[in-house]
Amino acid sequence: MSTTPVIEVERLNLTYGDFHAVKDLSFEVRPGELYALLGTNGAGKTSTLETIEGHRTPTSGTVRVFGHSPADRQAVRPRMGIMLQESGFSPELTVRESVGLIGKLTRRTDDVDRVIDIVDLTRKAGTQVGQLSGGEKRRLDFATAVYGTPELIFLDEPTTGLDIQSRDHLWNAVDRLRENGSTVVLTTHYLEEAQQRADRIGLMHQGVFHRQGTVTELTRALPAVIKFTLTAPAPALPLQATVAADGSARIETFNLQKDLHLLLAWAQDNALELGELSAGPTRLDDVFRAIES
Ligand SMILES: Nc1ncnc2c1ncn2[C@@H]1O[C@H](COP(=O)(O)OP(=O)(O)OP(=O)(O)O)[C@@H](O)[C@H]1O
Repeated sequence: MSTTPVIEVERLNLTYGDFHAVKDLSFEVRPGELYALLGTNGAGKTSTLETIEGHRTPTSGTVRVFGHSPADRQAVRPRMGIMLQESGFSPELTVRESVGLIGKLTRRTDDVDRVIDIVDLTRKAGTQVGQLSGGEKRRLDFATAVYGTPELIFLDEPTTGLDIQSRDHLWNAVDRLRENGSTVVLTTHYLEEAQQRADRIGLMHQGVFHRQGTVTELTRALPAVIKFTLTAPAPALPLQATVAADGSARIETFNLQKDLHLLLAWAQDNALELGELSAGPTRLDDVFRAIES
């Protein structure tokens, strides 16, 4: 597989009048990876993605997609599938007609019924878009990413409004696309999805990367947390902990396994029960919360 980046962004700047929305942003997306561009509200994710997709011109800096400028639409457009937050299909068209239209617009070839089946709308193929539910419309939006199995796929908040079955279904379809070699760029506010699925994450805040790396790289800078409640008077804890008046205790650690073992051995030796015990690695949520603190 080629190692030439699918997307290269170098010192990208975007301004809206006096407002500097994206500041000297540089990153690349490698072939076959799932890259999640995450961030706080107004961080500049959509502005960045719109530039990569060719809808916006950089104020300065360069963006290359498959080695081309995104402005070179003929070279780039047929190779990328873009699932926007809302695709704006005409409400009068049926699902089948709308999916057919994707083929005409992208100039990719595919079997319309195959695509309708992948997005799980076979029973609604003859239904007008205006009569679809919110979740069904979202699944139709996903057809733009699936049609013709494009090499590069943008998923902008793909699972917003989807029930759990539809989410699982969508992610299974994304897995199939990746097995076929597609590269995926994801934005989402569901951090769990990014944590489970992204190979790498770019975490934006106020126009710049707050952090970039794998989930492990992002989370290892923060401690894991052990929580429990002391239900009876206890001797001194074997670890540094914050204990509230109601007996709820919190231990932060960079060595979860060792410290958890120490704590459980202490509880056992003192015949203590640790109520509501939970222990877990640092989650992406914690990295997010740490941005503004
Ligand atoms: N057309 C525009 N004119 C002026 N300011 C804009 C325009 N588009 C975006 N902005 C501003 O640029 C900043 C970045 O916006 P952008 O939509 O890229 O952020 P985002 O990271 O996608 O945010 P969110 O998670 O809230 O969707 C915001 O402060 C926004 O108000």
